Amino acid sequence: MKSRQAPCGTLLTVGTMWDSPHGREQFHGLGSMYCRGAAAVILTYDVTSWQSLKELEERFLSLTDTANHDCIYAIVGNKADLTDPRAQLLPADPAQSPAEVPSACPTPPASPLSPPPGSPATQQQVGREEAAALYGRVLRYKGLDEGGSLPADRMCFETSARTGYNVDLLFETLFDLVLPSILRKRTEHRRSPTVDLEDCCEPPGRRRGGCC
Ligand SMILES: Nc1nc2c(ncn2[C@@H]2O[C@H](COP(=O)(O)OP(=O)(O)OP(=O)(O)O)[C@@H](O)[C@H]2O)c(=O)[nH]1
Repeated sequence: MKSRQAPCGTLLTVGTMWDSPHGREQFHGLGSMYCRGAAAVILTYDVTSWQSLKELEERFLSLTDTANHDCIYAIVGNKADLTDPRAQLLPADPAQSPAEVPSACPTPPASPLSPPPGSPATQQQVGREEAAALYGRVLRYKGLDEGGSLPADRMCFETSARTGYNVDLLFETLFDLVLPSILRKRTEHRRSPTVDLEDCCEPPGRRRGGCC
């Protein structure tokens, strides 16, 4: 058994688990464990809920204390389809170019989504400026220099899990940003010597050396 090291990079979503108070408590204790060694943390709020942004900062930011010192942070406002017409369009199927679309079964034109049945009419409560301000506070909380960090306009996103709006952009951006550091750490890990714990933990009679 070789000594175990935390994975080089972990991409983690810290959500607000907003409408399930039981779930919130249940998962809260686990958060810092999942943040351990994280290379990137996605802090997610609901663009229609000011309270969700507030809770994100008050309840969830401290969970990132165990993240890597060079961890990057993205602030993500989800449910943008409820507030931004651009986020309401379902993406076209990239596998089918227009010429390949069978005429007998044309792709229906993308249409704005109606809110889910039973959901109240919503309006945007959290603007991009508030998200950018939170990003600045996250950097300060982490003791990071704002000038030397990735800028807010690059690290604040509005997404829709419902339509997929900006979801690829979010993950591709983070992947591009964390990949160099993951590769660097992997190289360092390969170069650094590992401790063979089996040697240390074998019963006394089977010990080969003076370890432990
Ligand atoms: N319109 C819309 N609804 C969404 C979106 N993402 C999640 N929802 C809805 O929000 C509700 C809660 O979603 P969950 O996946 O349980 O996420 P959660 O972290 O518990 O989210 P909240 O409780 O809303 O903070 C469900 O009814 C989802 O369908 C989105 O991007 N757009």
